[in-house]
Amino acid sequence: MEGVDYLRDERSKAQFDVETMKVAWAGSPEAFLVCDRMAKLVANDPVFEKFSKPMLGRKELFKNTLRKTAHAWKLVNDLHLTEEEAKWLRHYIDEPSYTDLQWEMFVPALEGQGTEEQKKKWVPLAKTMQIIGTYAQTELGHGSNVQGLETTATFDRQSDEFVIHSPTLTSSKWWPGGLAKVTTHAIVYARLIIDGHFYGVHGFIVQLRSLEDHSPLPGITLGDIGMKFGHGTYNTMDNGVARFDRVRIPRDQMLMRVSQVTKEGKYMKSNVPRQLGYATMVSVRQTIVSDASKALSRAVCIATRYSAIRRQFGSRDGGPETQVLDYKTQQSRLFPLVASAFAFRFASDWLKLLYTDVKQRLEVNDFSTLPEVHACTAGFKSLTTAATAEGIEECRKLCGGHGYLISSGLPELFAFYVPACTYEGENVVMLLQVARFLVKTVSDLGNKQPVGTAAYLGRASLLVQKNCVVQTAEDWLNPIAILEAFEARAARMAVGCCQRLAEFKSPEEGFAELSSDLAEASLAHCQVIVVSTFIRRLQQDIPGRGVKQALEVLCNVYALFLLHKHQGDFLATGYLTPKQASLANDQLRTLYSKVRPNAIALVDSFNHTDHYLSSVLGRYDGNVYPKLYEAALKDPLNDSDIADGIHQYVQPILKQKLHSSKL
Ligand SMILES: CCCCCCCCCCCCCCC/C=C/C(=O)SCCNC(=O)CCNC(=O)[C@H](O)C(C)(C)COP(=O)(O)OP(=O)(O)OC[C@H]1O[C@@H](n2cnc3c(N)ncnc32)[C@H](O)[C@@H]1OP(=O)(O)O
Ligand SMILES: Cc1cc2nc3c(=O)[nH]c(=O)nc-3n(C[C@H](O)[C@H](O)[C@H](O)COP(=O)(O)OP(=O)(O)OC[C@H]3O[C@@H](n4cnc5c(N)ncnc54)[C@H](O)[C@@H]3O)c2cc1C
Repeated sequence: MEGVDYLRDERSKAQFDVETMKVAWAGSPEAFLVCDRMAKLVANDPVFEKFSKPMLGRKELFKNTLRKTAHAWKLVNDLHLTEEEAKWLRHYIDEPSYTDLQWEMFVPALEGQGTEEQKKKWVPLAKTMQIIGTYAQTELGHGSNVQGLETTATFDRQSDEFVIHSPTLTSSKWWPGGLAKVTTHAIVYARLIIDGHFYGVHGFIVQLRSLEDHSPLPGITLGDIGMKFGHGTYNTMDNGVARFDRVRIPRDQMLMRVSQVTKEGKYMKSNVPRQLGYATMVSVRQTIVSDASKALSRAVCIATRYSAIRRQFGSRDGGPETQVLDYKTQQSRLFPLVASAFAFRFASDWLKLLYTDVKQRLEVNDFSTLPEVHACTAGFKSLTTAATAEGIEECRKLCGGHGYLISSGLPELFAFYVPACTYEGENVVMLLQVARFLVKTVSDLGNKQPVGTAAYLGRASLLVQKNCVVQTAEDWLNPIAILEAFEARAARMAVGCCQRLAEFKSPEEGFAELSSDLAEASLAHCQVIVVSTFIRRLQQDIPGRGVKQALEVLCNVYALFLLHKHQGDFLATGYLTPKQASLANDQLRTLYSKVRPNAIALVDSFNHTDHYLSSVLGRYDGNVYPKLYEAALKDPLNDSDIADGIHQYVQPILKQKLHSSKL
């Protein structure tokens, strides 16, 4: 049998309807149709070809992306694509480009932080790409600490302008995508100074380049910050440096939704919290969570298909060897990642609803849910990106040696994905934000009943006393038992941290000293939400033969895998006994056997095209070995039998050896 037959055989074993599962994965029939159409549009267009990317030099790589981005914009206009369709089009093109910043950060920053008048002026220009913008917050010396930014925006009452200035080397803007070569505008984050007084960090719309000839405007120095990790991935993007030498902008280019500066130089705070200035980051963190499920689904699709084709050991009589997918070790590394992709998918759908709700509330100045939404987006961003980055690397290892080839698609995917752990809020810094929320919630328990995702903490006094009632491995299939275990562990960790914080001289000192424990408690809290979201999703109507049952198995795999991975926490907090933890692991092994016949069908449900996967190992048809061979032959080193440099550098060594052996 060939790889093609192996996958056909696997597909025939599926116990659920794959087409309906595709819709469950996409979120709705409409969402499925949009994704499917955009994925095929990209896959069938030769302009979006990706296989030659690893061979291109930096300049060609960058220009190639500019070409693709221009073609994509033409498609958006010619085909009258909606914003949603255009977003998916960008997603399937699968190359970081300045348009990510334009649509994910520049436009949302204008919309979220501009006044009605500002929005009316700037948003249409941006949405029609008459101006191209980036989000210039991070500096050479400061990224995480936004309030520590050094760029200044000094109000000049006489000319009714702000003077944007980079006073030090470390104040150079450093990292913004598209800044080096493309963007005409940027939202520059700078400290506002009026009459020598500092008024905190605010966003300012600054024109960077001439709209006529694209050259940098006077007083602005722009450049690229250099090559990044992984050749063909993030180097398609011109992350840039910018320095400002007393650049003047009109006063009405300060984003003034949160606070205003009048003509007279009076600083006026609106009735909205200053954290609304961080709203763009909340919006992107929510998108990043949804992106995590896509990136992880891609990696597991490759590793699962290849694991069904790859055979090693187990044959003593010349018959076929064992499919590596049948090894329990392979299953215990791979199936939790398949389950995580689904868990993150449903968590991101829920987060989107939460985010839509807070956006509507903010419109009418209701800020009550902002702290919870900030904690959820920050925590989920950290949890999902860390697990996805680790998961992609695990998938590479699951593919053995071939996983290390660029043609496997996994090294490039990892290099592309891993900065998600850093950008939009470094992951540990984000967990510490969740910790602030948890500490406040627990400290306030006497006065205020927590709601929403923190509601379970309202039962903290019960959860710290109760013990797990599980007696058999079967009991671990009960969602109530699973959820209570996660809640009890998280509540005990949070309460434990708060009790120890009280022993310090000041809350700040305690928070700094206990920050590692607080970050762990935050992760435990986020896991409660992801697990409960998955469980709640299964309580909804899910049509299709066997679809719900297959998802139930994955939900249990996800929860029990986490329980096994973090069993130290579950045991140390005293909620579980070692026997109960061991029963959970027994159940997990049984669940892997239930996933096994559905494995290929589950990853088919992601509906990924071969173009999107860009992996010889993950091909839908399973024709791996002939195509691996073909891909290898395309390497430039195989252009000739005798490569450049052989005559010059190798032959003299060989000849010298002959000469000395004669002596
Ligand atoms: C579907 C297909 C998609 C296809 C396209 C692909 C798209 C892919 C996704 C898009 C990717 C785009 C490319 C990536 C480009 C990357 C861009 C960037 O990285 S931009 C820069 C991002 N920078 C950061 O994230 C900086 C992180 N730092 C911070 O956010 C803050 O400095 C801090 C939160 C760490 C600290 O804030 P600070 O005010 O200094 O201090 P406090 O900790 O004291 O906070 C005070 C108070 O405010 C609350 N808070 C903080 N942040 C928020 C917030 N965002 N919203 C609401 N509230 C917030 C905080 O909890 C405190 O509350 P308190 O009650 O006082 O405890
Ligand atoms: C590919 C990529 C694209 C980017 N695009 C943009 C962009 O378009 N626009 C933009 O403005 N920025 C952009 N950035 C910058 C990005 O937002 C920052 O790098 C990120 O916010 C992290 O900040 P930092 O680099 O200052 O890390 P640091 O904060 O210096 O982190 C270094 C270490 O210090 C630790 N640390 C920091 N603070 C604390 C604390 N309080 N407690 C405990 N530990 C702490 C961190 O956990 C980390 O381990 C991009 C970055 C990358 C990698």
